[in-house]
Amino acid sequence: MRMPHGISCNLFYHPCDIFHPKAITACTKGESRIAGTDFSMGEAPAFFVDELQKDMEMDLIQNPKAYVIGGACEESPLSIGVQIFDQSTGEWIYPTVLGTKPKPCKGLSAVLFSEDRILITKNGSTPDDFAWFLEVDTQYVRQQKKILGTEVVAWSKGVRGYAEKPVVISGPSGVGKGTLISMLMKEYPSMFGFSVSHTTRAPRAMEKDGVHYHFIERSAMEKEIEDGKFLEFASVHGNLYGTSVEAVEVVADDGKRCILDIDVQGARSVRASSLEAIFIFVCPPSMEELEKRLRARGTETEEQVRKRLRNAKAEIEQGQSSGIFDHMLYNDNLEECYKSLKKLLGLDGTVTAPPKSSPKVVDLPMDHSVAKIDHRIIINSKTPELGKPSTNMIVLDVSSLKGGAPGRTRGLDIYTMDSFLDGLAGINH
Ligand SMILES: Nc1ncnc2c1ncn2[C@@H]1O[C@H](COP(=O)(O)OP(=O)(O)OP(=O)(O)O)[C@@H](O)[C@H]1O
Ligand SMILES: Nc1nc2c(ncn2[C@@H]2O[C@H](COP(=O)(O)O)[C@@H](O)[C@H]2O)c(=O)[nH]1
Repeated sequence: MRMPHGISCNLFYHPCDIFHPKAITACTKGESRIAGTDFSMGEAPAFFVDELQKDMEMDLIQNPKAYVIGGACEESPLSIGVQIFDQSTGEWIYPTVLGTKPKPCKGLSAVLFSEDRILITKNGSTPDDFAWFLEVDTQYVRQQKKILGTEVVAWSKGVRGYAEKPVVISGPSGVGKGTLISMLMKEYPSMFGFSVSHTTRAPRAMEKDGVHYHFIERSAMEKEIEDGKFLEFASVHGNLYGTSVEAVEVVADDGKRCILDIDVQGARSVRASSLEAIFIFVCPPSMEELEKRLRARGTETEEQVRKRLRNAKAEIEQGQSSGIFDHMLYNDNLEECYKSLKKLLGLDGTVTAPPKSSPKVVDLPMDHSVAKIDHRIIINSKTPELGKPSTNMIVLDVSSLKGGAPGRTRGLDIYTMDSFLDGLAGINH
């Protein structure tokens, strides 16, 4: 197997080189063993060190694709690279890598998490940056392969916290979507985050770039769409609007529930994507009232108001009949409508569980083991102090995982355990 030209990393992750980002290889099938470590529990991890070349070759024969993860990405040197070796053709493939990429770190481990994704854990990182998923055959990846016509992989960071689905809010222009969203964000600033869309329309007087929208030239936005950076986009009232994958990820990284204010076409695209969300359509009490609100807002020219009103009729029809939306809200009385919105988002006094203790930085010794037991991934230090149990057992609870690329994989729980007995007690709970 020859390394492709320009790859600045080794094929294998060598424990002695833990302070240098090295590559590891993960195949999408097969069983493997890391030196001195028994992986016979649970699903076989795809994790190789330099002594395991034989195992790796066997895996390559079973499955023609080997994922080489590590070193610096050629296009963006500040992120971890991914290459694919196709054993059937003997060629290296440079996949289109979607999603925000993880930054290089002191060392990586990889576990074949499921048939369609590889779990990467980053040593020497904070718990918020510790677990990443490289999706290799998820619905989103397959969709993007078709659209882009290339080999595709997608990164999705595992984020901790209670995994609430993003909320998509649609409705005709002037119905009050923005007003309702502002009320929600004001009352629950730590719970919700707004997905800042891109648009080619000109900013209004009070609008700030990066806050209300990312204002962008059409040609630049078209290029970014071509590069697969958008979760959805649509031509609305004569301008291009779109939600970038990053806009949704930024909110998830903040541990918040994402709110998207997008038109019906955009909602349809999101519905067809793998982003699981709640879809809400806001209706006006009448066309007359909608017109009154649009004019009173005073942000559009007469021509634009007319265009938006014309489009509103079709949007309301689609909103009510397309089957895209889970909930309908009638925004007649604003306070009443807001109350209904809060009710359907479950904001009626539900208390979330306090977080378990978690490590500040995840620093694992060279000799550690990784095992998957039920819905937990146990990373166990093999070098405890003499006569004492291991105090460096990190547990990734993956029982509540939701989402994935495009966007983050939500609902991950990371905590430490003081001893193996504690670990078993936790697992049996
Ligand atoms: N229930 C309501 N009764 C009266 N006025 C309202 C009500 N809800 C919102 N408004 C007003 O209607 C105008 C339009 O609201 P808003 O800007 O929130 O609409 P929007 O749906 O976000 O529009 P767009 O899609 O164009 O961004 C605003 O001036 C707002 O104050
Ligand atoms: N499909 C998308 N539609 C979007 C997005 N961001 C906003 N919108 C919708 O555009 C209209 C007009 O908005 P305005 O700010 O010019 O009044 C409104 O219906 C929004 O919901 C997006 O990212 N994608």
